[in-house]
Amino acid sequence: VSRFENVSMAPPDPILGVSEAFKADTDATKLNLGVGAYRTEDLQPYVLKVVNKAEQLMLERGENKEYLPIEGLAAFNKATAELLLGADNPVIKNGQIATVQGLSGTGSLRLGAAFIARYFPGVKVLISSPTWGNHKNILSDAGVPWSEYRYFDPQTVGLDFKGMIEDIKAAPNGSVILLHGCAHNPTGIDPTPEQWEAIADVLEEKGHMPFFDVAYQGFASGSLDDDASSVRKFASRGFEMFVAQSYSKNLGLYAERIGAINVILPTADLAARVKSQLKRLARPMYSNPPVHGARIVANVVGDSVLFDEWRAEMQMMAGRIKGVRQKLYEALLSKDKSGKDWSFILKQIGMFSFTGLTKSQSDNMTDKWHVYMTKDGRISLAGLNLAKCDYLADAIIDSYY
Ligand SMILES: Cc1ncc(COP(=O)(O)O)c(CN[C@@](C)(CC(=O)O)C(=O)O)c1O
Repeated sequence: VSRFENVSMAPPDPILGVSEAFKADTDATKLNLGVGAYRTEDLQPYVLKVVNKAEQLMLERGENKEYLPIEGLAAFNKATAELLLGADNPVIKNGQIATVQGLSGTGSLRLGAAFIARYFPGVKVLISSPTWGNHKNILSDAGVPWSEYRYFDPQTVGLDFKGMIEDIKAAPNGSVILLHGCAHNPTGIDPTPEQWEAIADVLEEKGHMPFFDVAYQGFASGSLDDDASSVRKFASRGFEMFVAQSYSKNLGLYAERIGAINVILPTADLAARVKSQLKRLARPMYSNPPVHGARIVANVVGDSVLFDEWRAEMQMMAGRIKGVRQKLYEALLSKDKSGKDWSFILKQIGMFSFTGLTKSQSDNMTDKWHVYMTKDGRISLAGLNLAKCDYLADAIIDSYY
């Protein structure tokens, strides 16, 4: 008998498994609102024009395939930290940030979690309820204990701010609090600036450490600076904090696996020591990161013309999603005579809408309407176009009642 006999079949991933099911569906009306991947109005994947231009530049330049340093491409690390905090930020000028290129947001979160497991053993990480499905497994597999803080209020279809604060206050002093920098996944609900101040107050009072997950900078509002305002606020208050970044969505580099883990410290000496230990964790994990995506980001940010074009394309992508939010809202309002308040569709930010559909209702969306979504009721508006809003509204209303 095989020695692998006890290996069972793993369940499909709650998010990426939806795409597999979608691909297997042969019905022409099928709609993939599962994975958060941007699609154009004709529902095709989108390679940003600036990415093509940067790659053209790189091809003409002719570049080698030498190993990157463990910490990644220096030009990328500089660019990514400056994008996050602003180039003139004192944290940058004083060298108080340890930046290591990571395997996109997931790999960066994992490296940060591995650091926490090694240097803060037993410290608990608190994650929002609900949160991005992969957060739990990243932390568990890194050996980091986690628990949840209340976040979504089904009654108001909004933020349970009171519950969030209570749970963060109740956590042992010095816990790590995982926060979504902007465009909360899956709810699309972000704290207001005033609420971010209050959250910072509680973390300060409790000696908690922020760990920001910044997967949508520039993609949520269309502005890189606006979407980084929560992180910059905490940095300006002097927190020692982790920040994971991803260029999957805002630069469309999903499969290039380009991101970074940043740790902000009070001194350059501490940043150097932390960076050296992040490298020590990365080397046995994957040795050094892939170069292509890092060069694209460095070339786009390093060229003022490309950088401006990138900003315009982010505004275009964010604008298209806002357009389908509006159209879907209007379609729901015109079809649903129950008087239900659908305005949450407009209030939510970024790629997703948390519809409140239950698992069985989302099954109906798929089985009867061939609309693919995650079972927690999340739909990715990035996979929707104006032409399909009426159809989606019919499916939602049919499934809701
Ligand atoms: C909050 C959050 N953090 C990190 C990541 C990691 O992305 P990366 O590793 O590609 O950089 C995602 C992607 N979440 C997607 C968009 C895709 C996924 O599940 O992997 C989602 O559909 O939720 C995310 O939503």
